Parts: sequence; C-alpha cells; structure tokens
Amino acid sequence: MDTSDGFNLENKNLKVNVYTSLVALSVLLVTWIVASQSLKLKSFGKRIDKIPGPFSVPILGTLVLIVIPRSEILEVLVRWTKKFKQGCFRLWLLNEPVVFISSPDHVQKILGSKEHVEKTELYNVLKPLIGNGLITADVPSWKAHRRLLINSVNGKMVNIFMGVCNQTLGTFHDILSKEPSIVNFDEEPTQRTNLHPFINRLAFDIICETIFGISKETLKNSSTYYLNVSHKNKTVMSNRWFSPWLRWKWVWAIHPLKQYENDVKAAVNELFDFVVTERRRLRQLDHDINTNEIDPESSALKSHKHIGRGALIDTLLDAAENEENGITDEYIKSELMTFLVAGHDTSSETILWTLFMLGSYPEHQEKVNNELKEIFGSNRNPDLTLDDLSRLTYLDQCVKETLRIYPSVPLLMRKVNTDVEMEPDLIIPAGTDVALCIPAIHQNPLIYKDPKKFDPERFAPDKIADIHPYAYCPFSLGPRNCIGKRLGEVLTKIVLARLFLNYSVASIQKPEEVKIVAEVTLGPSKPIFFYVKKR
Ligand code: HEM
Repeated sequence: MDTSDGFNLENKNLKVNVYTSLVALSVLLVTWIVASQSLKLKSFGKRIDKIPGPFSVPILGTLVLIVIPRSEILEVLVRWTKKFKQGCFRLWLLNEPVVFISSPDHVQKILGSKEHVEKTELYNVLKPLIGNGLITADVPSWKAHRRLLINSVNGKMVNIFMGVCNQTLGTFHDILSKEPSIVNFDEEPTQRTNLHPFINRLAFDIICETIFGISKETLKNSSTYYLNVSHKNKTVMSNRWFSPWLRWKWVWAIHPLKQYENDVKAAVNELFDFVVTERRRLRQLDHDINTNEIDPESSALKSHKHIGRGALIDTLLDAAENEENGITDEYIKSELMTFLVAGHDTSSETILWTLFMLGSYPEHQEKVNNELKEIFGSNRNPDLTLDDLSRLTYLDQCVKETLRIYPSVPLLMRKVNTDVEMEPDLIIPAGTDVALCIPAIHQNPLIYKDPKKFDPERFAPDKIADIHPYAYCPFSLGPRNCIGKRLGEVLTKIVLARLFLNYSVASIQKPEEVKIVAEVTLGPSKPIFFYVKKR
C-alpha cells in the first residue's frame, strides 16, 4: 500500500475531527450565552418591565427605535417623557434595558449622589478618540484624576485661558472683518454668512492652546493639527451611540467605520507625540531662562512664544514627575484629547445657538448691546477681564436660556449599582443603565411656563431661585458634572461679547424651521445662516 494514501487519509480525518469539534464548541458557546443571557434577563427583565414604557418585544427591544431616523429620536424621547408618569420610562435597546428619568427629584437621586458616578458601556464608543480620560474613566481612576485636576482647571487654567481668549479674539476679529458677506451698519446685507466654521475654529484654537500650552502657529506645523475632531468623528461616534444595531459588538467589529477609527487613533498618537515633545522642550527652555543658562539674544529665546506654565499639560507633566501618582504617557494623552473633544464643540455649539436666538429676537440683542455699551463705552475691542464678564448679567441670562432650549450635550448616562427607589412603586434595579435626556428635562412645563419660548427673564437674579436646582443641567450636576464649566462659560461669554461689540446679527431661518439633531453634541440639522452688519 502507498504510504502517502494513508497519510492523506489520516490528514483528512484529522481535519474532519477539528471541524466537528469547532462546530460543537461553537454550538455549546452560543447555547451557553443564550441560556445565561435569558436567565439573567428573565429575573432582571421582569423587574425592569414593572417600569412603564413603549411597546417592546424580546430580543429586538423597543421596535420604534429601530425604524425611526436618528434625527427624530430626540423628539420621540421628549414625547415619551410627557406621556409616562413623572417622565420615567424604560426602553429596550435590543436586549439591553435603559430607564429614562426626568423629574427634578429623580434627577437629584442619580446625579446628586456620590454613589451613582459610574458611566455606562455606551461611553466606550468614545474611547478610540479620548481613551480613559475623565469622561470615560472607571470610577477609581476617575476619582484619583478628578482630584488631581480640579484645582488647576478652576484656578490657574482660567487665568491662562483669559489671556489666550483675548489674544486669539484679536486675530479672529481681523479675519472676520474681511469676510465679504459682512457689510457696514448703514448698508443692507445681500449675502448670508455661515458663522459656524469661524466659531468652531476659534473655540478649537483657544482650547488647543490652553490645553497643550503651545501657540497655534506652532501647532499648525504639526501635520495632524487639523485632525478632524469635528464632523466625521462626531458621525462615527453618534452612529455607534444612537444606532441600536451597532450595539451588537460583532456588528461593530466588521463595520466599515472600524478602519476610520484606527486612522483616528493613529492621528491622535501623532498629535500627542508632537505636543508632548514640544511642551517638554519649552519647559526646559523655561528652566534655562530662570537659571540664566541661556543667552538672552539666542534665537531659541526669540522664538519662545508660549503661554507660560498653567496649561493642562503642565499639571499632567508636573504630576507625572511624582511617581506616586502613577501618571503614564498613555493617560496624559487620553486626558488631553478628552479636554479637547469635550471643550471645543460644546462651547462652539453654545455660542452658535445663542447667536441664533439673539439673531431671532432682536429685542434681546438690543438689551445685550445696551449692557455692553454701559460697561465698555465706545471701546469696541477691549481686553476683557473676569470682572467684566461677571458684570455682563443680561448676556449671561441669554446664554443660560439658550442652554436650556439647546443644551449642547443632549444625553447623559449612569449605571446604578444598587436598587434606587425613585417612588415607593418605582424602583430602578441595580445594574440598570439610567439615561437623562436633557432637552426633555428642560422642557418640563411644571418648572418652565411656556417651555418653548425663549425668555432670558427666567434666569433673572430675582427669579433663578424659583427653579429647582436639578431641573437645569446643561453642564450635568453633582460630583461628576462638567469640570470645564467655568472655562465653557468664560469662552462663550467672551466670544459673544466681542462679537456683539463689533457686529449685529439677524437670523435668516426661524427657530421653528431649524431642526436639531442629537449627535454626541446637539447641533442644527442644516447650517444656520445670518445677515451680519459691522457696528
Ligand atoms: C458650554 C460648554 C460646555 C458644556 C455645555 C459642557 C457640558 C458637559 C456635560 C453635560 C458633561 C457631563 C457629561 C457626562 O456625564 O456624560 C461634561 C463633562 C465634561 N466636560 Fe464639559 N461642557 C462644556 C465645556 C467644557 C470645556 C470648555 C471643557 C474643558 C476644556 C470641558 C471638559 C469636560 C470634561 C473633562 C468632562 C468630564 C468630567 C468628569 O467626568 O469628571 N467641558 N461637560
């Protein structure tokens, strides 16, 4: 007998055995997953289903969510908030439940508690871009890092920020005043202006400089400075955030956007390497200047145009010098990207929506102008101080009211690790994902009379105390609120003040014509246009 025949036969048998074992193993695995999931869901699901909610079926979950376009999800959520008792309802996203809450007392029980600070798995969609920074960090790392950063973010970073804002606004004014669609005060504009790209770029430049401690001229030399942190990323993240199908991890693993995610990771790494190397060089230069080890006429010193110590990167590099803090380069990268992503789109959307509101309601724009005139007289380009900003109280009311109607972050989520009794007959079981749809919370007619109306008077100093503290949460509330709230407020007000000192705006579309889209931030479905006149 030919020995090679025997060998082939043995080989064939071996292959058949391997395939059979693999199939058997897969069947066992799938059975085990299905059985354990259904056992878990049986008892858990029964408790969840005691909470009312829209029609749902096993496995596919709440059917409406699968068929409606993403642009309508927000409207549907607001409608359900009104329909179900105390605005509390459960949804099934495929086989995972989410409980939505909206009454101020319920919001307080979750956001106000030190216990419910864990984020849900959904936040993992942000990780390719922002790693394990504060937004996505697990609870122990979040606690340690928040403690590390809070004082400098609200202290020296604010002062650095003011300097960067004033300087960048100067150049911004030069760019904007050359825009051909902007006319002099006595002329009628014929061309419309889309202010969004200007504002977004401005916010990006200011935040970049304050976080990385590197002037934007230097950053421009980095090939990835223009890393598209804006549109395409938002689409990728929002697809994963809002599409129920993409919650199935295996779908995501083979999804075409996976490649894009990898490209983003590579670009983030490149940007980070550039920034950290450059900042370390500047810190060394600082040291040499202080210790007189450098010739005052040297070219290195002449090109030394940086913003001084106090950028976020300095706090992180200082902390890394003490080994006990356990700060790694990987963490520094995550935190820098977290602040960049969390800071610039949120602020620029807030500025844009406020312009839209003040452009739609000229009577309120007039009041803002009067306030500016009273404080700055005829000086159209003052360097603003924190004290000036605190005196702009009517502008502040307008921004607050805009953030009520158009909160830049539309959705917050928390995982609760203990049973939470909302009402005696309404218990959210431990392990549930709890969601807060901020536009729905902000449209509660029991708190805000005529909630769709733009009325800055709601936030007048003598009325603000009437608003339940947990009925207004554009920056979230409680221990895991927005750490950059102060920076976001300063940026929004300083940009708006400088704009209204020099320009008047009129919105072209009416508020009811502009649809909002809930992505990771809340933006208009189509660009918003203005007629802009120089003052
Ligand atoms: C008007 C502007 C802003 C708005 C409306 C806003 C809103 C928010 C909201 C709602 C959260 C909570 C997110 C969640 O729990 O899922 C948050 C968190 C955060 N924001 Fe802001 N933000 C703004 C500006 C900024 C700025 C300028 C920065 C920094 C430069 C920043 C950095 C952060 C960070 C790091 C977190 C995570 C905090 C933590 O988990 O401890 N934000 N922001």
